[in-house]
Amino acid sequence: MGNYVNETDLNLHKEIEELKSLIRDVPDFPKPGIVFKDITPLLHKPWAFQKVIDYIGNRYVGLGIDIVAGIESRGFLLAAALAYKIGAGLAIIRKPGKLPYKTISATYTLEYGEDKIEVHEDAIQEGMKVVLIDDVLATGGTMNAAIDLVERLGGNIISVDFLLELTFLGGRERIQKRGYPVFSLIKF
Ligand SMILES: O=P(O)(O)OC[C@H]1O[C@H](OP(=O)(O)OP(=O)(O)O)[C@H](O)[C@@H]1O
Ligand SMILES: Nc1ncnc2[nH]cnc12
Repeated sequence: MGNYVNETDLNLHKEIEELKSLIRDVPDFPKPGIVFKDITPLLHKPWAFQKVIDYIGNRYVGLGIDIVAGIESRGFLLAAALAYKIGAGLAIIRKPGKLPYKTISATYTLEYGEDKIEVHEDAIQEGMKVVLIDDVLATGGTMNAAIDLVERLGGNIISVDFLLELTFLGGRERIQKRGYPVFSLIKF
């Protein structure tokens, strides 16, 4: 009976597999040796994008989340829709030099390079309940830096969410080590 899966679980599993089939592999982008996970085919399907936001958003019903914080640029697509769905504010964590007001910043290394992210110093207030979201969890470097920023502003991180996770790169462990729950809808 250990392997018993009820009908609801089975349907959910099928739906996630369907969403997964809409992620396109693009070899050698943006550099040789990287297999880029392209989420645009999923975004092109209205039902698929809605399902993604519903699955993630339904986790937060009644939790009183104050802010959804999204990371430029693909993370914005999810963060904006999620904030709207759950009735939270939206904080945008951007690449350097894009934000007009006073910022704090953090640097990090990526699967394919090095970068820096910034957030407005008044984007999150002390004690606010924050959900962080991005499209892809690879090495976890980007999200790790985003967590630094939210922590420095005094945000209370409730969950760290992703549309998809490249499990073999160990990003999940890196974030969990800091004491935060990690959720990803699709795993490779
Ligand atoms: O877990 P990591 O190894 O840090 O990698 C994941 C990050 O890499 C991608 O962003 P990218 O910097 O390519 O920016 P984009 O969203 O503007 O394409 C992706 O959107 C994540 O933010
Ligand atoms: N392989 C990959 N595909 C898409 N986005 C990424 N971000 C980091 N690694 C990635």
